[in-house]
Amino acid sequence: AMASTAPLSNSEKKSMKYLSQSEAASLDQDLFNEYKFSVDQLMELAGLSVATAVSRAYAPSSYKSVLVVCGPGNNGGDGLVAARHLVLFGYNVAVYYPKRTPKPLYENLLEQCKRFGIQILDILPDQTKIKTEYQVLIDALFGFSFKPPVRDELKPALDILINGGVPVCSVDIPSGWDVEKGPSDNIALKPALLISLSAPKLCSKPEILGNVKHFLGGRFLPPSIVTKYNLTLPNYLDQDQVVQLP
Ligand SMILES: NC(=O)C1=CN([C@@H]2O[C@H](COP(=O)(O)OP(=O)(O)OC[C@H]3O[C@@H](n4cnc5c(N)ncnc54)[C@H](O)[C@@H]3O)[C@@H](O)[C@H]2O)[C@H](O)CC1
Ligand SMILES: [K+]
Repeated sequence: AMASTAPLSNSEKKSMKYLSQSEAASLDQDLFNEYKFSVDQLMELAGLSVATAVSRAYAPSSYKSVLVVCGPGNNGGDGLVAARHLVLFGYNVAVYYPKRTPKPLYENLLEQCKRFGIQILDILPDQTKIKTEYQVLIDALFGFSFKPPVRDELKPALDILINGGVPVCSVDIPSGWDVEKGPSDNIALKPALLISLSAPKLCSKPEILGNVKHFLGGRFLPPSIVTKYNLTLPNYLDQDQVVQLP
């Protein structure tokens, strides 16, 4: 127990393994194809981790209203799951989900959100409305499958994350960033917090991420996957779903 609570030393920090885009995709496929997980299972744990990290950093007593911006893929699905858990954690939650993939997985998650009283926004609020109505934004637009540049259809959603003037918590990858190289220009998204899922990707190396609060979540990797991908993950404390990285 002592070892698991100790902070990482500098040498441990240096040797932390960061996944490339293709390794992240391959690890994901292994979990589904070889280890027989369903997407729903992992998405539930991923979304729970996201809600946990957000509430650790931005307690609902001071950050009452949250807007979750969801994209068309599994990153957006993580956002829908997180939205539901955030209601249980005491937040007022709204979801903006402009591009919906017609699959039962996402349709069911959206229905669950509605049944939890989450407001589903049809129109993207402008910057003034964002600042007056929300204290935290969750960026669940794009994850590790994103290839820049962002297509026009989701540009307004990304722009509001960039210009909202409210702290942004990014799920797995700060949206718009290259998964390996990070931000490509100086108008890129600068999140306040990043929750890496299962293992951090190359764009979350400290030299790229800078002073962004960084959590790891998605505590579901089988030990043999950790070995296969040479992962050097920090230890989760007790039953925690997230661990803060130095
Ligand atoms: N193994 C894990 O840790 C798990 C992580 N999860 C989450 O899943 C995402 C990855 O999900 P995936 O469906 O592969 O892709 P994305 O959500 O990243 O995005 C795909 C989506 O976005 C569109 N798109 C891609 N590039 C662009 C672009 N330039 N402009 C506009 N749109 C773009 C694309 O067409 C797709 O529709 C991972 O990051 C985690 O968050 C799982 O939940 C559980 C396992
Ligand atoms: K994201």
